[in-house]
Amino acid sequence: MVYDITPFLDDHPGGDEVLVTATAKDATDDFEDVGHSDSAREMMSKYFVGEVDSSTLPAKVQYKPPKATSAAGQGTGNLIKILQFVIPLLILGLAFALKQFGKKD
Ligand code: HEM
Repeated sequence: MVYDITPFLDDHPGGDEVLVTATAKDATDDFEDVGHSDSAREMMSKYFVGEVDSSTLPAKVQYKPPKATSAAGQGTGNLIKILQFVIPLLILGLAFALKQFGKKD
């Protein structure tokens, strides 16, 4: 559905900024997430312009998370994970050793 909310911008109790960020897209989720009251839903009919012909909409682009480009890249990732765990332990061990063996008799 399409709503022309231009005349409503200054009067929207939630402010104009949220409306502007929800323009030129399907704002159903944004609208529902706020938990608008029944009176807000009734108000919407004033701004209703028409239905969108969904067959004319561009296909949704699915987000694909980037993959490690090669096995070598994955190996580096694993090494970093291991180092993140091992280095603090080494520092802790070193500090402990210095404390123990650095003591004067
Ligand atoms: C034509 C469409 C819309 C109408 C008629 C409308 C109407 C209202 C009304 C009457 C309220 C006062 C609270 C209530 O009665 O629920 C409100 C609050 C609010 N609206 Fe909308 N709204 C519309 C679209 C949107 C959209 C698309 C968003 C988000 C992008 C939004 C975000 C908010 C927020 C954040 C509040 C404040 C909620 C609060 O402080 O509790 N509204 N709106």
